[in-house]
Amino acid sequence: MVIASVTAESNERIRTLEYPVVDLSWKRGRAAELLVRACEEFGFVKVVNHGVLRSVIAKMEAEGARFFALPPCEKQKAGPPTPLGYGIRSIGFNGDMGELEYLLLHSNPSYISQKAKTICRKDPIHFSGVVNEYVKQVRQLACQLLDMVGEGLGLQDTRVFSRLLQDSENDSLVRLNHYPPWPGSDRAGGDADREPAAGKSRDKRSGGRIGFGEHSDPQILSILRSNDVDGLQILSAEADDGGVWIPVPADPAAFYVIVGDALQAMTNGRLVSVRHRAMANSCRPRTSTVFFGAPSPGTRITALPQMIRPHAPRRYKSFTWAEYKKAMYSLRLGHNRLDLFLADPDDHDQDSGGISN
Ligand SMILES: C=C1C[C@]23C[C@@]1(O)CC[C@H]2[C@@]12CC[C@H](O)[C@@](C)(C(=O)O1)[C@H]2[C@@H]3C(=O)O
Ligand SMILES: O=C(O)CCC(=O)C(=O)O
Ligand SMILES: [Fe+2]
Repeated sequence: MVIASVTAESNERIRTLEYPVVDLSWKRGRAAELLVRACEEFGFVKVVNHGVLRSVIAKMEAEGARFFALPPCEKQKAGPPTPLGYGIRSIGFNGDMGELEYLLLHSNPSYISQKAKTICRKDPIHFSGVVNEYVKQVRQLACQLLDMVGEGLGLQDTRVFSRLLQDSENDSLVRLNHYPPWPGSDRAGGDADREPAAGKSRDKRSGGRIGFGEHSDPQILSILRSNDVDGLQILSAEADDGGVWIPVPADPAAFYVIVGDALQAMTNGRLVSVRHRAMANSCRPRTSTVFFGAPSPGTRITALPQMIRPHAPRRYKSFTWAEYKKAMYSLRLGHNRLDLFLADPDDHDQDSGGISN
């Protein structure tokens, strides 16, 4: 597997940490095999030569910059988040806070054109056009990657995952995050000697300022990109100290792929939904845009029959996406939501598996 490495200071130790990279210009079979290995070992992969047009990315970034530069009273017109809409600091409904502002949107074009009226009052049609084109291209990338995952896993029906994102009722979201600058600090761990203002989140080990706290993404696959400001970290599963945060250097030309809980459930735990977070430590603002690929609310998420083996019995009960969303909105950001759906080890009733909607 092609691995990128980063040197990081953690617990007063300098470590070299690694994360996988896949180049989509490689031979498809090889890229598919490496993609699956990355999703099994990390639940995360950086993708280069992805084919999403630079002009489409630049327009999306410009729309985000224009919106976040508006006066607070203008931005509030697109809020509060219900969970969709404009939010500042507060994440979800259960008291989670972060150092960020965001716009959380459904990916459905009719929702976007409605919401655009409050986000871009000067030119809502331009805003929806830009977001729709971005979503279209990034969804295509997500589907290409999911088909490669299907191939790499050796499935007969290689489109089993991508079909869910192409369903007309799919529940995919797009999120624009804006992390404000932290003046006077530009170290990976932040300025550990400074006291945070009341109520502000800090990582206990590194002292860094947390923009978006530790969590896994609930959906099937997330496709993330950012500006050139670092901040994204993924949690490696290391036996010695319960995991190490791997800082993933920013690369505005790349996309970062994050396996979500639903894909972990459908692969019976073979692909892992990675825990990650975003730090807000830089003296420059960080912006990120995330497409969260999700099925329709009625889709039943259950392990594919090929993923259930005598040595790999069913790990999760089956659930609909609507049921999973209900559970996730009742929980804190950092909760391990899939654990709520762990199968009873003695229950063999559901052993045939599959996806239905
Ligand atoms: C605290 C919460 C925010 C969140 C919904 C939740 O109850 C738990 C999961 C959170 C998360 C994380 C990934 C995505 O950013 C997100 C949009 C999602 O689908 O799940 C957020 C949710 C949110 O901000 O509404
Ligand atoms: O901004 C980032 O890099 C991470 C954002 C994230 O994890 C999310 O929006 O779910
Ligand atoms: Fe996330």
